[in-house]
Amino acid sequence: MDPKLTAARMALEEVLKRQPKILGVGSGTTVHKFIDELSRSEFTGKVVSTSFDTTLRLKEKGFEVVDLMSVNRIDVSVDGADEVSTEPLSLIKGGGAALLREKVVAELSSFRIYIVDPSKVVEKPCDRGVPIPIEVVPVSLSAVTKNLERLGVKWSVRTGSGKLGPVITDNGNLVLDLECNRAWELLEEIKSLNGVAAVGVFERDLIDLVIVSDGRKYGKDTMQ
Ligand SMILES: O=C(CO)[C@H](O)[C@H](O)COP(=O)(O)O
Repeated sequence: MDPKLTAARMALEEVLKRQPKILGVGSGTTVHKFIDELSRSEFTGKVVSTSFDTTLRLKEKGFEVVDLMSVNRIDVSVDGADEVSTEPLSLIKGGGAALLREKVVAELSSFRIYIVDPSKVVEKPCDRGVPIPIEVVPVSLSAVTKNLERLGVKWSVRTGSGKLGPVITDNGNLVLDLECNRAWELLEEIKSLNGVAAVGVFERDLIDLVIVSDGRKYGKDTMQ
């Protein structure tokens, strides 16, 4: 079976066990499978979305989508990831440029589930070779890139989403992809730069359960 579908089904089991009234729904192709499965399940709660893409899909399936701005607690959330590193347990997210809203949803959630196929799982951060995305308020682009250069972090402005020029996030911001190893060493400095709205690293405090489609599970309640 498609590993994304397997992971989606495993996540649905976890979600239904917890009977959430409000469910956070992440972004990406693995989450697309989850939305399909959720729509065929007995789930009757409301949903909160992390992107326009997810909102449209949820609405298409008839879900009641609650505005993220007006929600102060989400019972469970399900999202994907671009890299899961196990030592320490952490994620790189933002391949779909939805990192800011994904982080807001994760922060508001009481139980956070991430679903991935085995190709996403590595031992050490940056082993998968994906960049660390940051969401940057456009007016601060020069200031942020000047600071990245000062810190010795290689960056590129993300482009290529079916339009000319840079990718624009659902919040009207830019995405910069940072060379992983150096950015990882300097996460705290990068987070504190003026104009950086979100950094696509999700650390242990934002992870309750990672479900890998091959049956591995990582998180607070599982053996690693
Ligand atoms: O962080 C994300 C979007 O910003 C996605 O969850 C991540 O990119 C994984 O996507 P996919 O399931 O398509 O591999």
